[in-house]
Amino acid sequence: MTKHCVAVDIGASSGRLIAGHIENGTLQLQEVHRFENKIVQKGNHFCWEVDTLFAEIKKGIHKCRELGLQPESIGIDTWAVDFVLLDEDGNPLTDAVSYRDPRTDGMMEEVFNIISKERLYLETGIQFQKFNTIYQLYALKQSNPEILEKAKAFLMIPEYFNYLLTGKKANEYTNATSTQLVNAFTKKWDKELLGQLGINPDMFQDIQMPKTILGNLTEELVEEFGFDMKVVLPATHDTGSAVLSVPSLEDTIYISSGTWSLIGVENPFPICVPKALDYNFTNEGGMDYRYRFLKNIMGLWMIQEVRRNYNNQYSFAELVQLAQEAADFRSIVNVDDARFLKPDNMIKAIQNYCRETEQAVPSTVGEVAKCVFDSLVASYEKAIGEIEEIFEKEFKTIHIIGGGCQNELLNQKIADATNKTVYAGPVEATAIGNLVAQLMALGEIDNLNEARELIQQSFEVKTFEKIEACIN
Ligand SMILES: Nc1ncnc2c1ncn2[C@@H]1O[C@H](COP(=O)(O)OP(=O)(O)O)[C@@H](O)[C@H]1O
Ligand SMILES: C[C@H](O)[C@H](O)[C@@H](O)C(=O)COP(=O)(O)O
Ligand SMILES: [Mg+2]
Repeated sequence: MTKHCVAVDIGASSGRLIAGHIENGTLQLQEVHRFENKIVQKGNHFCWEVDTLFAEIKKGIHKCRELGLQPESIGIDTWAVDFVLLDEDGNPLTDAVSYRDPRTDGMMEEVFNIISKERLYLETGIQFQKFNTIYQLYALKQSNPEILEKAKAFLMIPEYFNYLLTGKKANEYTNATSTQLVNAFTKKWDKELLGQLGINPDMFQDIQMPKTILGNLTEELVEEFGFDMKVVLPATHDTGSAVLSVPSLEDTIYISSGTWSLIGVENPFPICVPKALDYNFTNEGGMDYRYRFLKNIMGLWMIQEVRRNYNNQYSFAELVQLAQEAADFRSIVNVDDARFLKPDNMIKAIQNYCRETEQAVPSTVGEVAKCVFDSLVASYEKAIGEIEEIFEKEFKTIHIIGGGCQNELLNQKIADATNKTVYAGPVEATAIGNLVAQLMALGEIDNLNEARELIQQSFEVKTFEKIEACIN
């Protein structure tokens, strides 16, 4: 009897529970529950509503039963870097502050006074994003040292949900690497670095690998749900799960396209050469100690915020259509400019940037949307050039996975700009990667190569080639 699993994938803009099982040689998916996720202001900070998110996870588990599903296991993945600290009684000491909160402003520079940027990169191989966990903890140490002194457990967001499900505390490897506190070579918490920063190393748990079975549900939850499940650690960093779903990684560049665009390649070892540092690439940990050599690009966050600024009156598909109709608008912005990380109004931030750079200022919805999409393409093209320079090779194909792969205008623009074959899909790549990790843990799939073959057989991808400009 084939085993059913349920993946919980929570990205910065939405969460979903997707059940999966293998039937007739393919992975069959069933969406069980979908919900919104967003950052909210709590006191002086931008935070995630983790209690609401956990309630949505439980609602989804209840829906499994209503659908007649009794999953053997559940696995949770979310965005990276953010965390909750627990006291000695296992109670949260902090809100789940978001990586977009300004509390880390200036912290990176303060940390460089303790350990140089070069040395930090050589030891961790992680890109310099001002919101990395290392800078969040350093900020907390400056503002509320008493909280850090009381903290007995550091749990990243998926691990906090795992703790609520099982009562067990564990840090998982792929997400731990995003903190910039794991040594890229020992693959363990860098206790010397933590000591230098004055952060208590004892609150970190031993790092567990994806495919680990963490435990079972608490008795209270078995009673509530009416059934038990194993809680499995997938690659709990959502991008770590997404990359597992790239059907074929031979000579391809992937773009995990959601709130963020994560563009990179899979590599068997970390690359910490000076050029990788200069171009700010990261070496986040992957399943089976693979490396995700990639960089963050601001991503579809920008169109999400544009949509919100227009009071959500346009669907994403309508924004794409309107961008298509604004074909003659040409201005572009540097999407990785810090002003776009959390502006009060994204439209105004884009317009101001165009004004400051003496470009036409977008005024219509279509012009704003086109400016976002064209600007993302420009950033992807630059990153691809940097990857090919570092690897000293040309990559022939690009795999776009995640919700953003539904943006066919963007897919075509990427193919036109890079002259590479673009494969788009699967949309729910993260949940699929989460599910195959569980199926491997349960012995339904032997290894990652087999998992990727299963994914290739199970999901359609759309192909986009450069359209040669017609010469009249
Ligand atoms: N029908 C669509 N057409 C074009 N783009 C879409 C469509 N549906 C979703 N998207 C894009 O996908 C993005 C969400 O991707 P997703 O992977 O779900 O994000 P996350 O995991 O970060 O919450 C949206 O911001 C939007 O830009
Ligand atoms: C802040 C991190 O860089 C971010 O979590 C990124 O790594 C990521 O995985 C984002 O996933 P989304 O699904 O929210 O785009
Ligand atoms: Mg996502």
